[in-house]
This record gives sequence, structure tokens and C-alpha cells, in this order.
Amino acid sequence: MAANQDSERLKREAARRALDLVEPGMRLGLGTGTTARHFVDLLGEKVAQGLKVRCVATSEATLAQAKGLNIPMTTLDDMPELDLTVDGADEVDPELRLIKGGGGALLREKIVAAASLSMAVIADASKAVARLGAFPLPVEVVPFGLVSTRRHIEKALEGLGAPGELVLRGGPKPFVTDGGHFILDCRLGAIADPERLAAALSVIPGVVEHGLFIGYARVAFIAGADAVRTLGRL
Ligand SMILES: O=C(CO)[C@H](O)[C@H](O)COP(=O)(O)O
Repeated sequence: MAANQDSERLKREAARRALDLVEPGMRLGLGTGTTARHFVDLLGEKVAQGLKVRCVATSEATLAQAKGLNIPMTTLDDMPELDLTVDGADEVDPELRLIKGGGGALLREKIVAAASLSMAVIADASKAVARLGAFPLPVEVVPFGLVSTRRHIEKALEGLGAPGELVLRGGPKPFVTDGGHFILDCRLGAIADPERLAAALSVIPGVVEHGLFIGYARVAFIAGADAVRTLGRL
């Protein structure tokens, strides 16, 4: 319980640092997950004090939270370019490559990140890793042809010399994403070449998106017990 409270405090500290990047009039992307939730809470306080921003959410859950806080929300179709997206991550490496999708929102998260001029990652220190891959890599797939798609993913992983164990999230009652897809969590261990893996996954029919975010994050705020460390810069 105490450890959980401490972790929530760290997440909020990281979120507070990202809030310093927000300027009046900005177009913002709002991430998903327990850390992003703190950012949306803090942003809601600023909006209540008069800050003017317009935002796009990366999930239905975040949209509901933001609307509840009276944060002005719109769609990416109405506002296709964003100034800044603030989101959490499951892992962050020293080159600001990420694994995301633990909360199942990776597809919208990547679309929103790609629409943003900058992305800031907020995380507690447990998410900072030397090498990606201890966290299972989420791969979002179309339900149609699941078994076939899964075999293609397994073959691709074997071809890269990195066979992994694939687990359908939710098991017999699969987890369904906001886009109506399933998620295969790929237990890989340390990923030798994230760029190569990302490229191999992207070309498999039935794969909608994978949780490797490469080249999106410009800065990460990593909250540890004593301080918030900044990786990269805007
Ligand atoms: O990618 C995500 C959701 O799809 C989240 O950002 C990621 O899972 C981190 O979540 P949390 O802040 O709850 O640890």
C-alpha cells in the first residue's frame, strides 16, 4: 500500500514537470494510463483557473476523464496537428525509444503522437531501462485471421533470431481495444534491434500497430525518489 502511494506520488511529480511545458493556446494530445491520468488531473486544475487549451484524447477512458474536468476536447480530424502530446510508457530506453500499450491504447496513442510536433513522456523510475523488452511488447491485431497473423508474427520473430512467447491479452475473453482489435503480448526479453523488429512487425497483414514507439518522444521526465530526471529536450 505504501509502495503504491509512493509510486503514485512519483507519477504525479513527473506529470507536474510536463505541465510546465504547457502554454496558453496549445493544442495537446492527452495520453492514457495511470501516469497520464495525473497529467490530465493537473491540466484540469489549470483549465479551471482559466488556462485555454484544446485537446485530443488517446482513449475513451481519457476522453471521459478530461470531459469530466471540463477540459475542452475535440477530435484529431478537427485538429489534425498538435503542439504537444504528454503520455506515459511501459519502458523508456536512453535513446527515448519506448514500449507502450500496457493499457491497450497504443494505436490511438501512436496516431496522436505522430500528429504532434513534440511528445513528452512521463514515468516513474521503474520504467527507465537500459534495453527495451523486459515488458511484453503489445501488438494490436485484427480479430479476423488471428491464428494466421499470430503465426506470421512468430515466424518474423524467429527470423530475427528472437523467438518469443505470444499471449492473447484477456485469454478466453480477449481484451478489445477502442478500435475493436485484440492484443498479443509478446514476451521477448531484451530486444537487440528495436528498429528492425518494428519494421518486421509493421509489414505483417493483420497487425494494426505495435507498441514500439521510435522517434516520437523528444523528452522524458523520469521521477525517482529524490528528483525528476530529464532525458532529452524539446
Ligand atoms: O501505453 C500506455 C497505455 O496504452 C500507457 O501509457 C502505459 O501502459 C503506461 O501506463 P501507466 O502509466 O499506467 O504505467
